Amino acid sequence: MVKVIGLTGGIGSGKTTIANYFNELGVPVYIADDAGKKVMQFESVKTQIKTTFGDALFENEILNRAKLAEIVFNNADKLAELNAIVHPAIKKDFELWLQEKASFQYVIYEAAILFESGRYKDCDVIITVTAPEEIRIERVVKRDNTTREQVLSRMKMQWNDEKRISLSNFVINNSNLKIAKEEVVKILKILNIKQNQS
Ligand SMILES: CC(C)(COP(=O)(O)OP(=O)(O)OC[C@H]1O[C@@H](n2cnc3c(N)ncnc32)[C@H](O)[C@@H]1O)[C@@H](O)C(=O)NCCC(=O)NCCS
Ligand SMILES: Nc1ncnc2c1ncn2[C@@H]1O[C@H](COP(=O)(O)OP(=O)(O)OP(=O)(O)O)[C@@H](O)[C@H]1O
Repeated sequence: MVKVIGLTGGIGSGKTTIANYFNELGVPVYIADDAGKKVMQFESVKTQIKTTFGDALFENEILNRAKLAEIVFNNADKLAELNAIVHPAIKKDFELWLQEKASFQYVIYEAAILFESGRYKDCDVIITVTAPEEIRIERVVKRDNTTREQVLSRMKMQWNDEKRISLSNFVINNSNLKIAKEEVVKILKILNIKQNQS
């Protein structure tokens, strides 16, 4: 049966960058952030968001993600309510995706909140991507054209590296991308994953 590698790390650590490299080497990758964006367009999910957070978050049926972020990343209870709506839909979407990958040895499930959501329990192997906090903040401020305060408010809702590492099989230090990519190749060797497997 296909095995699931959970790939996690705090905001801005470089999870998606590392996941994309696994993909280049032939391991199928599922990005939970992207799935979140997809399922939030489903009518059933939109309806629940409207019921919980109000119609005003939608303009012409389009969700104002920045407004919702402002609410949930400053209030842990509200974030838990949003997670309770969106996470079951992501789980279903992932299970459907996984069915199509039955011929592979391994797939990657990439999620910032793999531990916080409990989804790590469904993984066979767990990898945490790390980078110093200040570098992560700088990267996200640059990538999203956001503020340090906004990044910090998301970080506060996530586990710290010490906790993540304690439950991980592998840690990839992504301070330097070239070295991090070498770690990816080493992990593939250890897990006996053929590059461009199928
Ligand atoms: C609040 C929302 C609309 C903000 O959207 P936005 O486009 O600004 O951010 P995006 O979804 O691209 O996430 C960017 C980063 O924020 C952090 N983040 C997102 N959701 C969460 C969360 N529930 N808990 C902690 N951190 C989170 C992660 O580091 C993530 O990589 C969105 O993040 C959301 O719907 N979150 C709840 C669903 C979820 O958990 N998605 C992520 C699955 S890993
Ligand atoms: N080793 C690196 N050196 C320099 N920049 C990097 C490195 N790794 C990633 N980046 C850049 O940092 C930013 C954050 O990386 P990425 O989007 O992969 O992080 P993430 O952990 O997936 O973030 P999020 O939790 O917000 O989804 C991106 O703009 C990416 O191009």
